Amino acid sequence: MKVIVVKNQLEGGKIGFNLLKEAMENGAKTLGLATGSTPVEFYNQIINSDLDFTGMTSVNLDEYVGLDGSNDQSYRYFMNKHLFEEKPFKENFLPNGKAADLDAEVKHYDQIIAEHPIDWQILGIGQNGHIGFNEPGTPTDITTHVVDLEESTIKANARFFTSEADVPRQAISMGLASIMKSKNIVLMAYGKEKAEAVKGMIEGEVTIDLPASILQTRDNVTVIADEAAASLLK
Ligand SMILES: N[C@@H]1[C@@H](O)[C@H](O)[C@@H](COP(=O)(O)O)O[C@@H]1O
Repeated sequence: MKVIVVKNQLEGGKIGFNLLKEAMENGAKTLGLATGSTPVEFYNQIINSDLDFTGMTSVNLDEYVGLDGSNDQSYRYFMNKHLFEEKPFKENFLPNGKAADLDAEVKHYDQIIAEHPIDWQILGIGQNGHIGFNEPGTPTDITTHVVDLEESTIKANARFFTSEADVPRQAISMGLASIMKSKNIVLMAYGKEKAEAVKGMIEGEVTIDLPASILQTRDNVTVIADEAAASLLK
């Protein structure tokens, strides 16, 4: 794992953008995208660039069950607002959180991922070490699945909702096996709340108790962390 320590999210966003640009110059066509506060500056860098994305495909990590794209807390809404409305892609895929048949949606999303192998994946990390919504204990060979969110994740994400009770209890998430297939992975982490998870991911044992630690087992992973998130590293 390559670790780049940055001063703040703006610097991290710029470095992430340069890595993406290089990947696109080398032929990357399909991006794996993430939501949350972490990639917002990175998306701003894309929006403010003159890079052309009209030939690009995106496949997002996850979506809350029960929210449709018009709900301002859905990840579809987030992506539209922070990226897609400003920077048109050829096509953008997210799981459908309102699907009547979730099992069918899971299969459908796996099909989408199979048809659009991810060249370059951006990730954030949860305070408990989750990536996408692959919570601690998730098997590493899992593909798309419906997740019961952990209490700590519901609490951490409650800041985006009017109240904790409004946070959906389930999500559809791309699985660890699919994330690991991406040719390149860039994981960003900002703030002291992420410091324990970042330390475990980089210096701890590889364990399903901290899903991001699986990234130690492969090449082409870059971690961009600010000083606070990197503060517990040796
Ligand atoms: N499913 C998302 C993750 O993809 C994201 O990485 C994480 C961290 O969010 P934030 O970047 O807001 O700290 O939260 C959510 O649970």
